[in-house]
Amino acid sequence: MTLISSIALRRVLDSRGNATVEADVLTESGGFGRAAAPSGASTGEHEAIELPAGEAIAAAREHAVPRLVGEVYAGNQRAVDAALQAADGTGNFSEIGANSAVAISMAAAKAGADVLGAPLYQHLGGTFRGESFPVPLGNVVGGGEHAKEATHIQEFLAAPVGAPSVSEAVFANAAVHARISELLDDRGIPAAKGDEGAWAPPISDAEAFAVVGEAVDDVASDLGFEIRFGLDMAAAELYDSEADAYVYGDQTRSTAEQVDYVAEMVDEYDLVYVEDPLDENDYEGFAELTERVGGGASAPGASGRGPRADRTLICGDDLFVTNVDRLRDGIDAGAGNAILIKPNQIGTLSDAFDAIELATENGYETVVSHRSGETEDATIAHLAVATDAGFIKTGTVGGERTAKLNELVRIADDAV
Ligand SMILES: C=C(OP(=O)(O)O)C(=O)O
Ligand SMILES: [Mg+2]
Repeated sequence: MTLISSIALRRVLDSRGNATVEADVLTESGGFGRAAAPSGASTGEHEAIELPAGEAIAAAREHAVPRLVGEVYAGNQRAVDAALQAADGTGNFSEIGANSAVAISMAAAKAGADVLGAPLYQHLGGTFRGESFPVPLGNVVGGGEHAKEATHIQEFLAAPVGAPSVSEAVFANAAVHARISELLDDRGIPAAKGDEGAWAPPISDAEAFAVVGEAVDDVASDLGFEIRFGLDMAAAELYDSEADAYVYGDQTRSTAEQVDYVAEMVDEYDLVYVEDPLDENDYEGFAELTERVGGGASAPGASGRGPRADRTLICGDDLFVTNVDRLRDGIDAGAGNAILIKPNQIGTLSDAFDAIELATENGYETVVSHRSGETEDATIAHLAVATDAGFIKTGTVGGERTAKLNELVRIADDAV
């Protein structure tokens, strides 16, 4: 029933105005799925390879489409993704492009769900998936590679860990974003927005900590539930390998000083989450910081969403790049206690699932994530719900971000 009968690929716009790949997958029985690839700016050096959209489309038409059409069932995600891997043949999608691969992989999943008449999260997660919803991490202030002349730290992320529902959590993050605008206004600080819709004010990291901390406290007391915050430091972008130091404008920090700095910020601001606090190849630094503030991984299979009170999540994004081999190295080294999951970093949903499974088995929290360049595609909302991810990082405002957030609200409302 779900035999793939055609695949169409086209160039569409992403949120930065760049071209990206959109895929339509049609099945013999009329099932239809459409998905588009996102794109990073602060990409990890070990990610699967994104090709210029036109090249990726041409290569996928030549190598992947003939292996899928009339050959593979869209409902068999493992077979779809194995065909994509075989068509590429490089192990990192440098032949057909991870952008073509992930668009086809996600579109096939949607076509499979369409034939079944099931919501995508149920097709991916099965009928016995858990009942929980991810806590949305909302980027409210940022800089780094996502906005020039703003903070050195790439993302300050509101985390409404005490919200009674995913809907209230989504609205809490929007309220923190709005409160920050008022606080910046009071201080006479103008703020444009960065690539993900976070405020990008020309302030120091220290001032951003103070503003975000105040906004989070104000909104928490208005709404009556706990809201904390976290960071994506995207430290590979700060790290200068020649100097062996992290460069924050005029100030530099050695690795030891970077670990101290992050540990101090965790203590001072009770941070719930720190992503990429160290360079993307520094397993040892990650392990040292995890030992200091991470409180170890949870017991495998430990239940309970949201943070354990005695630990801060130390999350690998550029470190792990959604790759099971790199995650295995991290588990062996004790590096981090959480992994960011970005399907386009690895190229297929099956590979992303494998990373989630390995993480969960080893007590690592999973955080499903958007990219800074996005489209209206909402697949990651379904992926997060399907896999009982503890968190989802998908921005706060802006149409390509609210596409995912509103989909979470609809899933919770049984309206998909
Ligand atoms: C979402 C992120 O940014 P990008 O997509 O630019 O890698 C990130 O670093 O987590
Ligand atoms: Mg990151």
